[in-house]
Amino acid sequence: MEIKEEGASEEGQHFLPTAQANDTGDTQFTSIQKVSNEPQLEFILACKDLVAPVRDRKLNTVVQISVIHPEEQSLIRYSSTEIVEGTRDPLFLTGVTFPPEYPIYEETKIKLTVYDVKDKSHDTVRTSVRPEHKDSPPEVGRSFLGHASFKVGELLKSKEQLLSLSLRTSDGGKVVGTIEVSVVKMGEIEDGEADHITADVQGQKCALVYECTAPESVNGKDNLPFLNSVLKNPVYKLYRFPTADNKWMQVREQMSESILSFHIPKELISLHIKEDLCRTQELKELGELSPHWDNLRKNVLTHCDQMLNLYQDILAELSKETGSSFKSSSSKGERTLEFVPVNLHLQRMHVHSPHLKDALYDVITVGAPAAHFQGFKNGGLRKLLNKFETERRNTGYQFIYYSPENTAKAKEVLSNINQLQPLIATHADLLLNSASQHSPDSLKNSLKMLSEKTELFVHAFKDQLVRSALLALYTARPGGIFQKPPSPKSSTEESCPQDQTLPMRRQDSIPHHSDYDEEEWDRVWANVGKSLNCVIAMVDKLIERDGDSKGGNGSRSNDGEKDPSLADSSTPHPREDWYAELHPLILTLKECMGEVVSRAKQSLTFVLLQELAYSLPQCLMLTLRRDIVFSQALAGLVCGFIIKLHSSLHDPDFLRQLYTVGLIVQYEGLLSTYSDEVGMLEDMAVGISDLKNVAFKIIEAQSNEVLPVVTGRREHYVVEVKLPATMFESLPLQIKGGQLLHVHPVLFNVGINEQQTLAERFGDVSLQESINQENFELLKEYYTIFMEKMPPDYMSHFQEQNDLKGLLENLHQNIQAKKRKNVEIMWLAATICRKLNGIRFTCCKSAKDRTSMSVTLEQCSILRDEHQLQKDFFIRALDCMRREGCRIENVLKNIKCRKYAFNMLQLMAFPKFYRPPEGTYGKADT
Ligand SMILES: O=P(O)(O)O[C@H]1[C@H](O)[C@@H](O)[C@H](O)[C@H](O)[C@@H]1OP(=O)(O)O
Repeated sequence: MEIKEEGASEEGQHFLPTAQANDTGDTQFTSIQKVSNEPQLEFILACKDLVAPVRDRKLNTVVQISVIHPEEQSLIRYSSTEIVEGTRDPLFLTGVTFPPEYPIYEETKIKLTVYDVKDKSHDTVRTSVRPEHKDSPPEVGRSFLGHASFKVGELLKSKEQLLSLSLRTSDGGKVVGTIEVSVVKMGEIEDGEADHITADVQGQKCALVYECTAPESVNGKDNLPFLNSVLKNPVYKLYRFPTADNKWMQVREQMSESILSFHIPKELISLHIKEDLCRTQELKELGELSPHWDNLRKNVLTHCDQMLNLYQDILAELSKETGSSFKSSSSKGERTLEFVPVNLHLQRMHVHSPHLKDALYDVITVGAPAAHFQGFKNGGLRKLLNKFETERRNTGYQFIYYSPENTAKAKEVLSNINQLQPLIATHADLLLNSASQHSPDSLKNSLKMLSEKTELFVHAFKDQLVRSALLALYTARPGGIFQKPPSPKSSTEESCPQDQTLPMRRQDSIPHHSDYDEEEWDRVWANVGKSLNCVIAMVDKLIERDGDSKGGNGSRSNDGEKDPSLADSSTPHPREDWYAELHPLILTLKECMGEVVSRAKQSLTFVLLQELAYSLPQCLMLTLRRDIVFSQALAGLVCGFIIKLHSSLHDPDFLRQLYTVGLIVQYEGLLSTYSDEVGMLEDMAVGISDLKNVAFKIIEAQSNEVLPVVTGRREHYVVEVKLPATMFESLPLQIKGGQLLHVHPVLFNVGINEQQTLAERFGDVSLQESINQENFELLKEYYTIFMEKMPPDYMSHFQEQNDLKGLLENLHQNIQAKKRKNVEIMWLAATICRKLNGIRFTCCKSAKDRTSMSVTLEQCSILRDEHQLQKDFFIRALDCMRREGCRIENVLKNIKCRKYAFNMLQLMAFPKFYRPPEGTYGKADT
C-alpha cells in the first residue's frame, strides 16, 4: 500500500481544495451528518498499557493518523499527535479534526499508528511528498509500536461515540496495548454532562473531568456563508487542555487564507489607474505654459504614461490569478505580485471551556507590508519620504513650496470638484424638470438639494491654497498671460447675474504681471453664490405668485399688510411658464460654476505638476512604493474588518463603538532594526499609518456578489462592504444610513531575533523606539475618544471589567524603559487591543516563523490568563500548537517543508518563550 503525505501537494495546500473535494462524485458513500460549516468529525486519542519493546524503557509516544479513502487503496498521512513522554498510558492533547469540506464518509478508514520516539531532535516531521511502500525504511528517530484501524461509521455509531481498539504489531499478531478514540463535539455537550477521565499526565495521576457548559454560539453561524465567501482553504487543529480545576477545555485552531489577498490589490490598482488617467488629462488641459513649465509638463506626462503602463501590466498579470488567495513567502520579491500581501491568514482560536462562555480570538497574520522587489538598500518609505520632502523644501527650484498637506489638499479639492460639479448639474436639471411640471413641492425639494450641493461647492474653494496656486499659475503662463474674465459687479451689488451678461466672455487683452488682480478670484466664485441666490429668489417668487393666483389674496406680511417689495405680485398672474423663467438662471449658475471649476482645476493641477516635476522619476517611484505597501496593508485590513464585523454583528455595543468611535487596529511587528529589516519596518510604519485614510461603509448586497469594493482616491479611500439583506437589516440606522466607519491603526514593534541583538549591541534601535512612542500617543488618543464617546452606562460596566488605564500606563512605562527585546510591550498592546474590541495583526518579514512563535504564545497566554489553563501545561500546550498546529502547516504551505527556519544560534537570541520545540526547526530553503 502506498503512503502519501496529506498536505504536501505541489501547492503546499493542506487539504483538498473545495471544488476537488466536492467533485469526487462519491455519492455512493454515506456522508457524515454535520452542523453546517463546522468540522465534520473531531476526536481525541489516548493509549493504555503500551508494551515497550525493551523492558523498563520509558516510552515517548506519538500517534500518526492516516486516512484511507473508500475508493482508493493509498494511505494518506493526515496528522500527528504531540509526543507524550515517559508513560505507557499517554493521553494526547492534540486531537484530530476534519474540516467541513474534507471528503470523509462513514466508509472512510482511519489508521492509527503508534511510535516510540527515541530522539526528539531527530523525530523530524515529514518534509516532502514521499510515497512510501510496505518495505519503506524505518522512520528516523522513532520505532513502530503498534497500529489499529477503524471505519468512521463504526466510531460514529459506537456507544458514547468511543472506540477502544487493540494495538497490534505489524504482522497483526501480538497485542501491544489499546488505543481509545472518542468523538469530540465542541459546544454540544449540555450543561452538567460529565465524563470523568483518569489520566496519568506527566507522571502524576490526575482525574480530569470532561464537562462542558451549554453551547454558546460564538460563530454567528448564520453569517458563515458570508464569511466563507472571503476565507478559503481552512486548516483546523484540535486540542484539549486541563484547567486549574482539573477539567478539560477544548481548543480549536483555524487558519484560513483570504481571497481578499488578491481582490483588494486588484481593486486598488484599478482605482489608481483611474485617478492617474484623470490626472494626466488634467495636466493636458492645463492650458498654455511658459516654455520652462511646458517642458516639465511634457516630461511629467511621459513618466506618468510609463507608470500607467506599469500599473496596467501588473493589473493584467494579477487578473490572470483568478481564484488565488495566497501569496507565499518565497514569492515576496516577485514584481507582478508586489501589491499582494505576503502569507495573509486569519489565525483563529476557539475555546470551549467549563463554566465560561465560548470565546473566539482572532489574529490576522501577514508579512510586514513592504516593497521587496524595490529592495531596501536606500531604506524604506519613512526615511525616503522624509528625505524627499526635506530636499524639496530646501530647493529654490519652485516658485512656491507646497507642503505634503497642501498637495494632499489640492488633490482633495480637485476630487471634490470632480464629484460636485456633475452632481450640481443633475440637481439643476431636476429643478428645471420640476419647473416644467409646475409642481411647487417638487420645485422646493429640488431647490433644497441644489442649494445644499452648491454651498458645499462654494465652500470647497474657500482656501488660501487655490488663491496662491492661481497666482503661481499666472506667473507660469507665457509672458505672464492671464486670461482675465470680465469684471463682475462688485459683491455689494445684489442684482442677479442674469442682468450682468454673465457668463464672462474672456478679454483678449494680455495684462502685465502687475495687472494680476488678486481679488478677481473672489468675485468669480462669489458669482456662483449670487447665481444661486437668484435661482432661490425666482423660485420663491414663482411659488408666491402661484399661491396668489390660486388664493387670489396677494402677498401679505405676517400682520396681514401687503408686502411692498412684492407689490407687483398682488395682481393675479395667468399660469406662468416656470421653466422659461428659471432656465436662463440655471444656465447662468452652470456657467459661473464652469468658470470657477476651470480656474480652480487648472491652478490645483499646477500645484500637482510642481510636486511631480520635482525630482522625476524618484517622485513617481516613491508613489509606486507607497501604493505597493499600502495595497498589502489594505488587503489585510479589509480582511480583518470583515472578519471582525462578522463575529461581532450581534453585539450592539460593538456596533455602537463602530459608528461612534471607530475601531482600533493594532499591529504587532517583530522586525529587527538591523540590515534590510530596517527598510521593511520603515515601509511598514508608513503603510500602516496610511490606513488612517481608509473608511468603511456597509451597504446591502444586491446580488450574491459580496466582495468589497474600494472607492475614492489616494489618501482618501472608502471600502464598501456588502452584507446580505437579512444581516444588513439588523444593523443600527446610522450604519445602514451609510455613515463612514473609521479605523485607528497603531503599530508596536519589538525585534526578537539575532539581528536585533546586533542592533542593540552595535546598531541603532531609535527607529523602533520612536515608532512605539508615536503609536502609544495614537493609542492613548483613541482611548480618550472611546471614553468620551461611548455612552456612560456602557462605560461604567466596561471600566469595572477592564483596567485599561493601568494597562496603558504599564505600556507607556515599558516603552520608556528602553529594555532590550522587551516583549512585554507586545503583550500589553495586544491585551489593550482585545479589551478595546479591536482588530489584531501580527507581522514579521514573512509571517511564517517569528509570527508563528508569537501567535502561539499569545494563544497559550490567553488560555492561561482567561481560561485557567493548568500552569504545568503552559509549555506543553505551546509545544503542541507549534509542533502539530496550524502554524507548522503555514510553514509547509510557504516553503514546502515542515520546519521553522531557525538555527540554534538564532534561537539562543530569542526570548525564552519564542523558541519552538525540538525537531520542528532547522535549515530550510526559504
Ligand atoms: O517568517 P520570518 O520570521 O520572517 O522568517 C524568517 C526567519 O525568521 C529567519 O530565521 C530565516 O532566516 C528567514 O530569513 C525567514 O524569512 P523568509 O522570508 O526567508 O521566510
